[in-house]
Amino acid sequence: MNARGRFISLEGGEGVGKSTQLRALAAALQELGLTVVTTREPGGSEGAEAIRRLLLEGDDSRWSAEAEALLFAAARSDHVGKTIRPALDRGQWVLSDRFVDSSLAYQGGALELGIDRVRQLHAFGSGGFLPDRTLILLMDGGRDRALARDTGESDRIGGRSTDFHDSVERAFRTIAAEEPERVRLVDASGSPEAVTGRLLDQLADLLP
Ligand SMILES: Nc1ncnc2c1ncn2[C@@H]1O[C@H](COP(=O)(O)OP(=O)(O)O)[C@@H](O)[C@H]1O
Ligand SMILES: Cc1cn([C@H]2C[C@H](O)[C@@H](COP(=O)(O)OP(=O)(O)O)O2)c(=O)[nH]c1=O
Repeated sequence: MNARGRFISLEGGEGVGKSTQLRALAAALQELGLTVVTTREPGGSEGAEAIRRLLLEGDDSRWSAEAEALLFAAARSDHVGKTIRPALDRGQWVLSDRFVDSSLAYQGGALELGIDRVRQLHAFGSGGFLPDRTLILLMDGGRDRALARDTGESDRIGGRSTDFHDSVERAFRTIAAEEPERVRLVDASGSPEAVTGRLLDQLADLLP
């Protein structure tokens, strides 16, 4: 029987390099002989991708804070059940571009629903299922990079105010301080290769 795989999430604000690092980390882990599945939130399963469009398209006022948090929790429930758990059960490693800590930071912290109340939604939706390790990328200037990448267009949540995004970053720091074993802050400045090296250092104890 296969050993259970490991589940790693990459987190952080807009444009800090999560997608770039997800690809680099997957390649590095494959070099070590691991079978790696990459996925993302909101999304990562058919139902969750449908919910992604509801969440990211339209006006900022489309959903109340509570409805937005519930939609993220519903998408995550489908993603965990249909994609993440089956891959782990096959012995594969799963790397996800965002997971529950984004809900804790964006909806719990910046939208002021409360981090613990959003944890309760995750307990209901996904049995409180958590990554083996969560790597939060931090750097100044990530939003400018995201705007350059998207040629000035933001999605419904990315387009919120600078204060909102500053509050997201503060919440990520709070979450990391609360769970130092699972959650690690990683400096996302410098070359992509330097950042990948820092991420691998934070996974060293989990590698075969
Ligand atoms: N270390 C880096 N140095 C310079 N540019 C980077 C670096 N990492 C990513 N980028 C670029 O910054 C932009 C945002 O990166 P991306 O990986 O899409 O971020 P995220 O997924 O966090 O939004 C992209 O255009 C990407 O090519
Ligand atoms: C997973 C998740 C994402 N989000 C937000 C963060 C992003 O603004 C958006 C997802 O967009 P994404 O495509 O990940 O954006 P980026 O590449 O800029 O990081 O949804 C939440 O607010 N809560 C969540 O639980």
